[in-house]
Amino acid sequence: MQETLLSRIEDPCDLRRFRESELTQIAQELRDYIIEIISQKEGHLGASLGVIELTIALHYVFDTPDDLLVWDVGHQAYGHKILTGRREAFKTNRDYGGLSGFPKIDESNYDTFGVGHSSTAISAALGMAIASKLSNSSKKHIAVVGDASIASGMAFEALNHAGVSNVDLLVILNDNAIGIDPSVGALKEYLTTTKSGKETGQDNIFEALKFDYSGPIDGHDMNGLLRELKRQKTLNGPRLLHIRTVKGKGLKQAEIDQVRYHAPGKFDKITGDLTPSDTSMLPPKFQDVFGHTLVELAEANEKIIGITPAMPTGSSMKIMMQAFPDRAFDVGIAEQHAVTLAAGMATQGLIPFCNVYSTFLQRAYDQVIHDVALQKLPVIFCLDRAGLVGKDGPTHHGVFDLAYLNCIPDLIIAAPMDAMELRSMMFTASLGLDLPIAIRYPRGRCNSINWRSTLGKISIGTSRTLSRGKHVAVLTLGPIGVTVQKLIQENQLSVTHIDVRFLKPLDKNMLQSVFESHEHIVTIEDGSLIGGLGSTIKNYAFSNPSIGDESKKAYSVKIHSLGIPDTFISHGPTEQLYKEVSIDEASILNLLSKLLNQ
Ligand SMILES: Cc1ncc(C[n+]2csc(CCOP(=O)(O)OP(=O)(O)O)c2C)c(N)n1
Ligand SMILES: CC(=O)[C@@H](O)[C@H](O)COP(=O)(O)O
Ligand SMILES: [Mg+2]
Repeated sequence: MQETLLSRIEDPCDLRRFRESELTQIAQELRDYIIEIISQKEGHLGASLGVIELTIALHYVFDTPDDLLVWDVGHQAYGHKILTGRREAFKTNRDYGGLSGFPKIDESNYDTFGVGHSSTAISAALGMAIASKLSNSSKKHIAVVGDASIASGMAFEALNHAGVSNVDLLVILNDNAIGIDPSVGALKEYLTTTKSGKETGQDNIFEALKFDYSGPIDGHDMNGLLRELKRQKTLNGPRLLHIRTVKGKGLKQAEIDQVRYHAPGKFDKITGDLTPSDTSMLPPKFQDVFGHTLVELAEANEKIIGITPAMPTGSSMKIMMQAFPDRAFDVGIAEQHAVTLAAGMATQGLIPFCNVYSTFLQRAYDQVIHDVALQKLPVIFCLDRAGLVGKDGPTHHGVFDLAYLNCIPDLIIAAPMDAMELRSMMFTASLGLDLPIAIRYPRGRCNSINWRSTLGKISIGTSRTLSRGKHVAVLTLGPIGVTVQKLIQENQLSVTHIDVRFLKPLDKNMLQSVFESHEHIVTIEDGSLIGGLGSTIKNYAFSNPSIGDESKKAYSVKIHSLGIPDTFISHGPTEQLYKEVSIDEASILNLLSKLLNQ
């Protein structure tokens, strides 16, 4: 087989030894390599294919890793990883123990900043640029940020600061007019026509923010990019280079169906066709149960509204957006705004279902407290991707929500065990509550094919007892309860099993009776042990030392808590991660069998 140019590149120094005229061939080979690996292994695709020329040109022109390059989100950084010493290792992308799917500060010197959540790159690069200035260093600092990510509040905060900072900062706006779903909002329209003030005589928005604006230029024209980056390298101060690219460039289907090919799953590396899979007999994804149920509820109640910050496809809010275009809003990557927007709607009697991935709600924590809970506004948060999400890893695991929400007064926290319970919780919330509620559910499929149950009301703060035994009681929160049910049935375990359903308010009647009649309580959750179900139950035992008669003390009951320990969990298949934190079937069975035999 003919040796590729790419195979001679171990790091950017090797790249810089090639002639400029050879870089287009390297771009082709880099695309082919990414397509070959991702077609088998899955992962993000379109974003990396769109910045191949930019990635090569950046490493060719700038002196990375001395010059500091920060990728926003990082889902477009596969080319960067391959050119910076990780070509072979890229075959392990997103595997357990393999490369991370995002730049990661301890993975390589070239990964100057860990990313995964969007719109952080300008702040981080500005911080680095200020540090360089203070130490009289002549490093260059470059942030590459997409058109959807630059519309986020955090990116604007950084631009506002950087514009008056007088440091060496080049922001490259990679404008492909799409996020995961098509970009939204006024800025998107603006970017399609924006020109430099040198042409129009009027500042454009970036110039108004005191950036030296250049562009827009074609981000696939290697020679043009090289020329412009070399020029940028000679400049100083805050600059913004606007480039236009095509997401999915180089793979026809990925260019045509950019939403699907953002992260397409397996596909044919030659034709680009998606690998067919028959999902008709599989249970639905939780996100689709959410989407269809929301439409069902919205048909019956015109006050119901849907809100998503930039995840209409991932959350299945698009089902509501198609059914009720006037009552469903994609607000872009703007989690803080999404939450306060919902709060505003709630003040006017609307019933907003604000769907945010658990991990991304971290960004809107203050809004949940200050704008929603403090005012007891009945916003309904649906937190998708709660728990361990798998291959996206620690930036995306939704394991902190139970803990970070648990300490907020006047907020109901619910976790359905299955699709029917999710529907019932959504239905209950839609009937009108006095308080806000967060309903959290995981990535992936639920386990019931027949999920379109009639909608039933659940009494807030009540649990469900699913089986009764002596000595050992298992309290589960969320779909992990299905695993416990299966273990109980398959192994005929004589244990009490409670589907807790609400972390807040707790079902105190249930707890009292469980503490009175068992010697061991096992709590299982797919969230952080600190602050979640386990610590809440321990806290309950401490706060209620005497339950029932004198002979029975709550603290004499042994509490065993399974969940996410006090450490960041890496990326990998969820089954592997469940094993790592001992909430897989074998570990749970092991513990229950041990306790039953005591
Ligand atoms: C805070 C946050 N919200 C949502 C996401 C999910 N997300 C990942 S990539 C992406 C779209 C990014 O679009 P853009 O910046 O235009 O980059 P492109 O994919 O077009 O390269 C979104 C919404 C995220 N990573 N972080
Ligand atoms: C990079 C990013 O944040 C998203 O693309 C994320 O990976 C989507 O996750 P899901 O695949 O769970 O929708
Ligand atoms: Mg984009």
